[in-house]
Amino acid sequence: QYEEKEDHVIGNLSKVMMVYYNLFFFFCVPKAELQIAEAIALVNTLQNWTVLDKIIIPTKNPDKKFVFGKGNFQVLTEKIKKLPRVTAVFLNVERISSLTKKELEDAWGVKVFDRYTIVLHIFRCNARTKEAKLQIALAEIPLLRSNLKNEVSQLDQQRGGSRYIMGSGETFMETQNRILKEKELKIRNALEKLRRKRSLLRNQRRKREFPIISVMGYTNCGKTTLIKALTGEAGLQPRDQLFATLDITAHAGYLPSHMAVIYVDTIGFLTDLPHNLVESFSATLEEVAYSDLIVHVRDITHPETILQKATVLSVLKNLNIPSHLLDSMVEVHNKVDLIERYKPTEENAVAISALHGHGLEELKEEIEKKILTVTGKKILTVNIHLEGAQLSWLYKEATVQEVEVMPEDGTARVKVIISNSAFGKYKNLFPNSTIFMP
Ligand SMILES: Nc1nc2c(ncn2[C@@H]2O[C@H](COP(=O)(O)OP(=O)(O)OP(=O)(O)O)[C@@H](O)[C@H]2O)c(=O)[nH]1
Ligand SMILES: [Mg+2]
Repeated sequence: QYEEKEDHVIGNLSKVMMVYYNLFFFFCVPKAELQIAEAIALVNTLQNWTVLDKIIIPTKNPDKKFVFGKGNFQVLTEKIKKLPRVTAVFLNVERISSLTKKELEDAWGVKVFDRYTIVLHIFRCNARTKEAKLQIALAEIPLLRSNLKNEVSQLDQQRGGSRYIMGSGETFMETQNRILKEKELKIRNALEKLRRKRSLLRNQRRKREFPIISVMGYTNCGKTTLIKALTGEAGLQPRDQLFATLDITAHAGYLPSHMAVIYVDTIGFLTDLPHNLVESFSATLEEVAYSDLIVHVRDITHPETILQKATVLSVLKNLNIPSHLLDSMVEVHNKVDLIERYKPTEENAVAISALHGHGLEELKEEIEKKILTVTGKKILTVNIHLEGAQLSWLYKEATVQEVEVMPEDGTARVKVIISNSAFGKYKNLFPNSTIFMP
């Protein structure tokens, strides 16, 4: 079984972050005005860190040894030296090589982080379940591997040539690589076990025929707040933070016709989310492919709301979500309490305030309409004899909405929501029953 150890890279990093003070300094790639707000939000999500200064300068390909041109590097070095309170520099690029990181750290005398490290760290702080922790550990492996390469090349420079571990026939690099591979395999196996357990749970839910609704959207758009409002579950904790939710959780709620449904809270999306992270979390998102409906929540007050929508749709496409789920998606415009007299430009979008509970009834109606269509459920009225077994059968196999008793002839009109399969059974069991289609 995989056990979390304290000594891996981000473990150390978190300590470093605690030890250093509330200072942070960061800069971005060109045309990055738009990304600055998000980068600041990322840093502010980390406890005890604040942004001290920011600068936009052109960067070269982050895979290259030098991230900037010589001139820019000097400008930057001087700027950092003039700000003695800076304790770290955040480069808002997806990844920098461990060699570049080391060189920059040596030149500036402060820690250097990239987007991957920061997002991974936020994930680590917010992971609650074993699964989320395992997925993060998996996403860390490439980081450990590139650090190892760097370490070995330094060792080689110091001692000249590769070293063999006494008697093993393996070089230091080979041994470490083998250990990493074993670690990766253990994590993958543990994740696979959890995945099998989840698919079992999924089958159980299917048997009971609860429709499943996945609530998705950009990070911080209000997914958890919405589910809390729709289900009244007090335990849910929305937070003004990026990636507050890392675990997929299920919550029961009711639609206007009293149909019970399950809302699934999911991890939020981010533009340029390091793809290793997406890969390790995609297993969790597989769940979404099995839902009956996707609700796409948008923070309509965010200056980049259109870009955010594009990001979410493109991630969904890459996750191989079945096209019928994409076509039937319900788009929700959230946080309208912050905009006076908001009117959606998109057709069919439902405007709500999850926080203040506005528009929720309309949203539930829309969800119900879609759920009935996609699950092939019907709402219909049947005439039953009160002394027969029909009523108790309907209570067990369908959702009874209304019972109107006619005492004079011992019958009742029952309004039910019923699946196609249950309806077929009903007709076989009670062939003489009168059915009124809507
Ligand atoms: N004004 C306003 N704020 C809202 C509304 N809905 C959510 N928020 C706020 O937005 C912030 C994020 O809400 P969450 O529900 O945690 O967002 P999320 O989409 O689950 O975020 P992650 O799990 O981090 O991806 C919180 O501070 C909420 O109070 C709304 O309708 N109006
Ligand atoms: Mg959330």
